[in-house]
Amino acid sequence: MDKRRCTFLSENLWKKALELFAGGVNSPVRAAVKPYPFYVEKSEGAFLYTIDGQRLIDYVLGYGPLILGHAHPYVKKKIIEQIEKGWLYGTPSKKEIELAEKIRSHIPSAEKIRFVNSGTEATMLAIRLARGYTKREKILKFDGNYHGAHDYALINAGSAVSEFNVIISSGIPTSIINTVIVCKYNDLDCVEKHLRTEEIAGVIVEPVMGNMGVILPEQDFLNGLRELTKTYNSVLIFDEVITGFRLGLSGAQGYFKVIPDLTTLGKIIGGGLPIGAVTGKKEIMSNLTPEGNVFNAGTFNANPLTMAAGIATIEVLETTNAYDIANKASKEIAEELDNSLSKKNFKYTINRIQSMFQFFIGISKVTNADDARLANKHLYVKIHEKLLKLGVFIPPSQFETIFTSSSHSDEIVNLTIEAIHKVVSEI
Ligand SMILES: Cc1ncc(COP(=O)(O)O)c(C=O)c1O
Ligand SMILES: N[C@H](C=O)CCC(=O)O
Repeated sequence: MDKRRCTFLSENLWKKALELFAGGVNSPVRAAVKPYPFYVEKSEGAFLYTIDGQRLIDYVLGYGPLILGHAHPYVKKKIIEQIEKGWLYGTPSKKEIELAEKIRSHIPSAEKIRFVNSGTEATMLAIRLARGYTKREKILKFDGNYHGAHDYALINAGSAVSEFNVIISSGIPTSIINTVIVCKYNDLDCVEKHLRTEEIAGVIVEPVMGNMGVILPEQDFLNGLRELTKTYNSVLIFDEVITGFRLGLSGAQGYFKVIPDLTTLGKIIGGGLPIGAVTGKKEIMSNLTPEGNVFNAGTFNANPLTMAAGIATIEVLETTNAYDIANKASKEIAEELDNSLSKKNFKYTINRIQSMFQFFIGISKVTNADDARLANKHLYVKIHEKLLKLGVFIPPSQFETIFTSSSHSDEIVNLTIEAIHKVVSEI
């Protein structure tokens, strides 16, 4: 390898990154890849190509948005077409109407929509809306649920918060921390107790937990949240940043047939470009500025480039068997992983729904964040590292989700299964 090319190897870039960025990265989970993160040269379909010359089968998929895989040709075409027409107008475009109509046609709770630029912004706004609408201050959330990186729900969160053990981030005012009540996932008694005794503006929940590994809701838990929030006039917010358009076109609310008051979306609806959205009942959404006085604004809100990528992605999901392929890949890989792990003499469990799953070693049932914390994180990381060496990239953290896409063909799935059998037999 020539000397010039050598300077661009991941190891060298990482040295520069450590000087430029806190912890070397711009989002903490990326630093969980050891000894240093690989740097990507390009991506296509199910593959990432690193600057070190390795081809990786990707099961992280940008942490969820890429349900069609990388650089899907139709989405790419639509992005390029939009680039030719400009990418920021500072005034409305037809594209925002088209994407909003698509979302409204599929997501049962969607009556009105506000586009923002990340899932973080979306949940922050949904919480503000719940507070503005009810004139109450407290929010109830669940241990291990992650709703983004703002102050209002960054307490007992999952994802990198758990990975790096920052259960309460410093910098959040105590007065804000005191507005957040935390219950265990799947624990309705806790929710009932707090709703009955306190004035709670809203209950925010990941209808499937995707930030503590994958943890499934009991149907009665979601039904109960709906009934209790109605009884106590509290706003039910489904954070569908991961599950929206992943569990199917109608998201988790369609899958479980429980309709919240507000829904936050992100990831897939932007086709891989930055996005967030709050949607829900007209009566609540109409409190947003300029119609009401719950403030939100954004230079990049509903920018036409993201709108174009989102519309194209949903069009593909509507008109092809993309979900079938992604779900089949996840089912087959999870089943083979189960086969492999069953030959070992330790406890384990695999939680899966549609195109998302995660495995936990050392525990036979995971129904809340406490269970997930008991899993053998070190063994998980070991498996991640060994798979990476064989060209398969699963999340570097136990507290993330393994995602599949419509680019994960039978051939790619078989390569993955081979690698899994090899790795599990060695541990
Ligand atoms: C359920 C959930 N809500 C909110 C967020 C925040 O989204 P973003 O990273 O786009 O700010 C994420 C992921 O990061 C998420 O998984
Ligand atoms: N779990 C997070 C979002 O879903 C992962 C994304 C990140 O923190 O960079």
